[in-house]
Amino acid sequence: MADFILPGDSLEGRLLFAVPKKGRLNQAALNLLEGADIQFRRENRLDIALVKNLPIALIFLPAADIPTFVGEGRVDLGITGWDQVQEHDAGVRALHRARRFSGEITPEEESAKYSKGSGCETVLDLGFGGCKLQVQVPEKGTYKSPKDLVGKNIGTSFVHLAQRYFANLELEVDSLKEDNANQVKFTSKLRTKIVELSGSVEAACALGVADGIVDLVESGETMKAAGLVAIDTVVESTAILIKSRQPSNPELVELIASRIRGVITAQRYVLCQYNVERTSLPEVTKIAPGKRAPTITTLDEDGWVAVSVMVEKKKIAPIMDQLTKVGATDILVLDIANTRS
Ligand SMILES: Nc1ncnc2c1ncn2[C@@H]1O[C@H](COP(=O)(O)OP(=O)(O)OP(=O)(O)O)[C@@H](O)[C@H]1O
Ligand SMILES: O=P(O)(O)OC[C@H]1O[C@H](OP(=O)(O)OP(=O)(O)O)[C@H](O)[C@@H]1O
Repeated sequence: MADFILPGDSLEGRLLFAVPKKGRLNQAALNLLEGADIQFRRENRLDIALVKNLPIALIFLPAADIPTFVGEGRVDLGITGWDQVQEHDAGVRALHRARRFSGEITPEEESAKYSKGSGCETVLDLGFGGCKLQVQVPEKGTYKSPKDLVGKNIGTSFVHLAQRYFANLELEVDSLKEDNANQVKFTSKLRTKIVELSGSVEAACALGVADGIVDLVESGETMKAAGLVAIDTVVESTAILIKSRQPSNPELVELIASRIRGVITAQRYVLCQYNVERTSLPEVTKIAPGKRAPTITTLDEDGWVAVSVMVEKKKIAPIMDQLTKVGATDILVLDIANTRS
């Protein structure tokens, strides 16, 4: 790996990396940067921070805007939710469709742009920020299925995904069969009214702004507290690392991806070490086969070996129980600070 020469105090020569500036993904993203040894100092209220030990500049942006910056190639890398990438993608496609309807571009040009999508490529699933974008209605209301909401008012921050969802639903309701379900032709004629809201979407039904909403659900507590129930899922999401189609420094993108991958693996796994009789190896390796394979070292004591194996953190307790049962002794469980494969 080549050493990177650090540029000066400007953005020139630096890879631009967008990070959620607030909200649910902010802290977990900052933890990842720390784990990947991306060192920076952010001046109060400044949304740009130069990284001290790598030619990178961090750009702090709302999670919803990150796919736009990355998709247009203005920023090389970004951390955001898969839901936000899908929303941006649906928006870009709707724009091309509208331009085709107005005669600004030909159907062939629309198809070419369609296949390119939003311009964001997924590098890595980051495993945090898990949630679902769901269609929700008042628990005690008359709407039971998504089709009951056709022609009604829908509150959401995800207007393009909601538009696409209800356009497809309207096609189904109207029994208009499409060759390609994604190629919705009737967005301009949508009967369902999508009301754009920027937050606290769950309040919309109780306050009469909407009949149903399309909003994110994780634990379900917000939904429950607002007296709503989910009747369908539009998108399932986790946080992801995305890159633009032609990042300014692909080698550095790969380095960051590999460091972040290492941090995620370290967070998910623990190292389990134990001693066992060699004859029990087939049994113990079945219980804990490891990420690739266990490391086995011969002990001074005849017929005994020491085993070292990576185990998913959430499975460690039952695995220790089973290992003990088949004769493993001196079991130790250690946190992993970092990994690289
Ligand atoms: N309850 C949740 N649990 C897990 N992840 C979530 C949750 N809500 C949102 N997310 C994820 O975080 C992303 C950003 O959502 P969030 O509401 O935090 O953004 P924001 O609008 O920038 O912040 P804020 O709501 O504080 O203004 C979402 O697109 C989604 O991927
Ligand atoms: O299922 P839960 O665990 O209750 O989480 C869901 C809530 O989290 C998000 O909002 P957030 O709290 O980030 O604030 P917002 O409504 O201002 O976007 C989302 O929009 C829901 O309202």
